[in-house]
Amino acid sequence: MTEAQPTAGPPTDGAPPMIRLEGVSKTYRSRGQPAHIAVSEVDMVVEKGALVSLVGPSGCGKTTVLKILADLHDADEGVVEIGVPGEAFAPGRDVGMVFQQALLLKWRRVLDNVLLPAEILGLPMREARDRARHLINMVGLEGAEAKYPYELSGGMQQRVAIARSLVHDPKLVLMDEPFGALDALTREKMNLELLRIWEESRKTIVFVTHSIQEAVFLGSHCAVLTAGPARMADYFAIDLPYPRKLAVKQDPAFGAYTARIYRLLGME
Ligand SMILES: Nc1ncnc2c1ncn2[C@@H]1O[C@H](COP(=O)(O)OP(=O)(O)OP(=O)(O)O)[C@@H](O)[C@H]1O
Repeated sequence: MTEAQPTAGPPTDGAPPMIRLEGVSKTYRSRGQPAHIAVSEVDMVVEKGALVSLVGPSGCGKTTVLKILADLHDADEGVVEIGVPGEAFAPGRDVGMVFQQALLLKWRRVLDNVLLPAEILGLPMREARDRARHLINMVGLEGAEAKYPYELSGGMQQRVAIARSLVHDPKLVLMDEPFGALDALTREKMNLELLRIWEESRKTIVFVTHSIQEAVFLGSHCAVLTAGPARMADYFAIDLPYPRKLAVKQDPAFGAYTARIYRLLGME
């Protein structure tokens, strides 16, 4: 199979950079323990509006990269620039996060769960409520505003978490294995939903996954991290057209991208 020669990802051509990481590394030091390199050699420029998949095996530093992007950790080395140059960027205000578990407050209804970041940030609540309602519809949960989390399936709970991550209109959305706990069919459905939500919201998204197929299916770009030592081995555009349908997985170009990642991970 010939390797795909990717060009710049279609949706972000010419967009300004939202993230610039250059030579970034992070080492954890615990007292009494040898220093542990969590991630190194991270180089990537993410254009505004891109959807970047971060793929690699367990322990290769994916979450560490997300934490650096969210300003929860400092890098030990390298350049970290978040936000479009010349525009203000405040991590607390401008980052939205989605985790593997939806982490909804079980005593709050869907609408009030979605509103939580707006409350914490002290945003005007009337506008936030309108926006939350719009987002609940956008993630396909119209009619579920007044439900409690226990009344929702796992996929529906993750839709609420996605709406919650967008309610304060962040510039950057970080997703850490958001569909990892879902069954395979729901996961594929959520992949399609995420692409639709991304195309509608035009957010810049960094999406962590263990799944090579998911990384290629979703990403306008893909960063591949390897373990032992934990480093970024490659970063490239995925030049498959959007809107993507599940049938793209049968496309030889899709297979070429997955083969490229398997090869980088030493799993040919
Ligand atoms: N706070 C910490 N202190 C010490 N070591 C840590 C800390 N956080 C992470 N590590 C270690 O750093 C390495 C990278 O962790 P990280 O969570 O970034 O990997 P990951 O690729 O997200 O893993 P997974 O896919 O299993 O979630 C791992 O070996 C982990 O054990």
